[in-house]
Amino acid sequence: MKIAVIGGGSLGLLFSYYMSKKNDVCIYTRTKEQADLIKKNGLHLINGGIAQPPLKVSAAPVQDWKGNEELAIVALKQYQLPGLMAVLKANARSSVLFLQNGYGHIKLLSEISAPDVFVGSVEHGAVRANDYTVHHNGIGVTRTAVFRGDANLLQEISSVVPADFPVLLEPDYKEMLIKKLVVNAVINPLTAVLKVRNGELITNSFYFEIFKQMFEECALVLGLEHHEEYLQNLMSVCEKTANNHSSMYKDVENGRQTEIDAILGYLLELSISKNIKAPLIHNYYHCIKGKEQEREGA
Ligand SMILES: NC(=O)C1=CN([C@@H]2O[C@H](COP(=O)(O)OP(=O)(O)OC[C@H]3O[C@@H](n4cnc5c(N)ncnc54)[C@H](OP(=O)(O)O)[C@@H]3O)[C@@H](O)[C@H]2O)C=CC1
Ligand SMILES: CC(C)(CO)C(=O)C(=O)O
Repeated sequence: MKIAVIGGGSLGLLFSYYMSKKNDVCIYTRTKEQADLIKKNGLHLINGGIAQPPLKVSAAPVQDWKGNEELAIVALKQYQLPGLMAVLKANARSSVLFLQNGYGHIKLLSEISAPDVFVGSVEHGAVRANDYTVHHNGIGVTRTAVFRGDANLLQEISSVVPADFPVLLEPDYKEMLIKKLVVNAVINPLTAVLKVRNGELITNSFYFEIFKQMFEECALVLGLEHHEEYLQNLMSVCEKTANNHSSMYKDVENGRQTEIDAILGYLLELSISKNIKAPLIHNYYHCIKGKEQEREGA
């Protein structure tokens, strides 16, 4: 299958590496310099500390993307999507898969005229080391679901990915994204503000009190029906990633913009529209926005 991967960051390089084992992949990068480096050096992947054989892939600056591939995988941060919308509106003719965390990007998807629009929830951990090298740290799966259109291509994709990089088809995109949203809404801001690893949110009995209350607020605002299932999933992710620093912790530590607007920002807006009091969501949202402002002022 011909696949375009838009964005040469951590997930963009990870997906390009695995997808190109069985497909014809072109990575579309923000800068021409990165595309040239990928073409010159090939794509490198380090899995669990072990360097894998580099692969040759096509690469080009995003301005060259004409939407000719059967599938375009969009691997930008949620807050970077508005900057890509003009290109997507003009060129997305076939199928587009969005991999962003959070729920803030959903309102942008109906602006795209592509017949098939899919969303994904990625359970891998990836960190870009340089313009053409990515570390695959956490091995997981990619869940996908239809936002608009039909599931035929997603079914085909699940059969053209290597066995060690599974892509699963989920029946309900909202449920899939909300499950991940709950995880990111509780773990990410708490770890970033308290400056702890994910696991400490449940092993420290004082932090665990905030953790439970934050979950309750999210569940109330989202109107979740099967509370217990979502809490189990949250606890299980926290345990499995106990030694990790969350992406928001790392973004704050490194003075980068965070994805708080797509995560707690979305829940805060929802709480206001439903007239539900959500003090923890409100306060943690503003703590992280404050951290972002410190960075801007520096
Ligand atoms: N990394 C991970 O392990 C996981 C990430 N996710 C989610 O996946 C999404 C992507 O994350 P991640 O890959 O880590 O983010 P990165 O910041 O590593 O990558 C984003 C990439 O998008 C590029 N970009 C920005 N604007 C444009 C544009 N207009 N055209 C083309 N490229 C552009 C950036 O280019 P440049 O570098 O040149 O600025 C960068 O390479 C996020 O929503 C994240 O939450 C979900 C699960 C796991
Ligand atoms: C699952 C979790 C919380 C792992 O750290 C994550 O997705 C993140 O850090 O963004």
